[in-house]
Amino acid sequence: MGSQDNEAVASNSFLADKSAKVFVAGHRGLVGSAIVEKLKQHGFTNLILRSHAELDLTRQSDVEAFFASEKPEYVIVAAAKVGGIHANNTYPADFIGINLQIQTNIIDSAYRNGSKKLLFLGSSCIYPKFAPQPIPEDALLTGTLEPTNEWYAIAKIAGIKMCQAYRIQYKWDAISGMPTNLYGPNDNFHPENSHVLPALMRRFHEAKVKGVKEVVVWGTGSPLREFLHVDDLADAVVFMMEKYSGLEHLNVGSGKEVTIKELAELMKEVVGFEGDLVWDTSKPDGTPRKLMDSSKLAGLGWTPKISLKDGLVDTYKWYSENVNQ
Ligand SMILES: NC(=O)C1=CN([C@@H]2O[C@H](COP(=O)(O)OP(=O)(O)OC[C@H]3O[C@@H](n4cnc5c(N)ncnc54)[C@H](OP(=O)(O)O)[C@@H]3O)[C@@H](O)[C@H]2O)C=CC1
Ligand SMILES: C[C@H]1O[C@H](OP(=O)(O)OP(=O)(O)OC[C@H]2O[C@@H](n3cnc4c(=O)[nH]c(N)nc43)[C@H](O)[C@@H]2O)[C@@H](O)[C@@H](O)C1=O
Repeated sequence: MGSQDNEAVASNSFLADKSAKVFVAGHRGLVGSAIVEKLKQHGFTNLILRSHAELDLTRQSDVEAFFASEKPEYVIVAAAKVGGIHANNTYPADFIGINLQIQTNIIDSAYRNGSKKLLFLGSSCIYPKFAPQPIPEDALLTGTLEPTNEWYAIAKIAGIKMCQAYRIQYKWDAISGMPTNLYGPNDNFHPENSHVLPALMRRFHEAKVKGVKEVVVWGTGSPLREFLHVDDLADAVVFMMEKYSGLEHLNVGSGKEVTIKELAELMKEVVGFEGDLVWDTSKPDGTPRKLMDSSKLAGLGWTPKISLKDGLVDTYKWYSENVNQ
């Protein structure tokens, strides 16, 4: 990739102008809401935010009109069709189609309307199912994807490639970050369509409240996952906006992995559920392991701060106060 890298792409200091117009797409979601909070903490005063009802990002002409009128200087793409293993496996057309539409509309409109920099967020599922561990950035497109989320992964890979193509052809500062599995306040706690961590938090909480003795957990419990608190991710996003301008996407992980069984035991403890776990092995395990190698980002000077235990306690407090009181 080195020969195509484009030193000619101009990179601005993001943090130098706190009055710059910043569009955070998907600001009501897990990631977008944490990014908005982080930008406010940094003193940004001119955030451009649109709910899904106000602006459907799959509608090309609406997105073009929005960019033509607002002309945001910086764009962070945290809007996407997102879900856990069951949702990805059940709604493949939505996961490929909606994501391709949202990201293509935003990236193209941001470039055409003079945005200075755009950050696109992908996911660790872009890597091959049996990638080397920890997974370096250059494992991309070296093997077959995990079937339960290949539709979503293909859309995310297209987003990375679109940012690269616009850098190469237009000398435009589009970058990509690949977060590992995230969690935190404002997560999706849907019983079937969410990711494992919010799903288990809800199931254990409801079992505790109702005095149920057993809780079902999907799969064998053996898959390994790397979890990162969304506040750490938001911090990394601001860091990348300020410090990174390159062709290659950057992994953003915690560097720590747990089995799903270990996660379930920890969740049980944090929630205070005292019953038993029952494993439903008819449900898919998905990728056996996906620990990312985040040493490139660490080399630039960013490391995570929130441990899984502290993050779970924080998230359960938020859940108890905001979702299920
Ligand atoms: N959660 C995770 O574990 C991980 C997430 N990521 C990435 O982070 C990004 C954000 O994910 P996350 O915050 O978890 O997802 P959420 O589902 O919590 O948030 C996504 C946001 O996008 C909005 N959105 C979806 N479709 C549209 C649309 N057509 N028009 C306008 N807005 C829309 C949603 O609004 P509404 O709900 O109203 O539709 C929601 O506010 C994604 O790119 C995802 O790939 C990466 C790795 C892991
Ligand atoms: C972020 C990432 O998220 C997804 O990939 P995933 O990591 O496989 O996601 P998951 O959180 O849904 O599952 C993790 C593991 O946990 C097990 N598991 C147990 N019990 C429940 C449960 O109750 N719900 C869920 N969802 N999983 C459960 C489950 O069987 C699996 O072994 C992708 O779709 C992909 O698109 C992506 O990017």
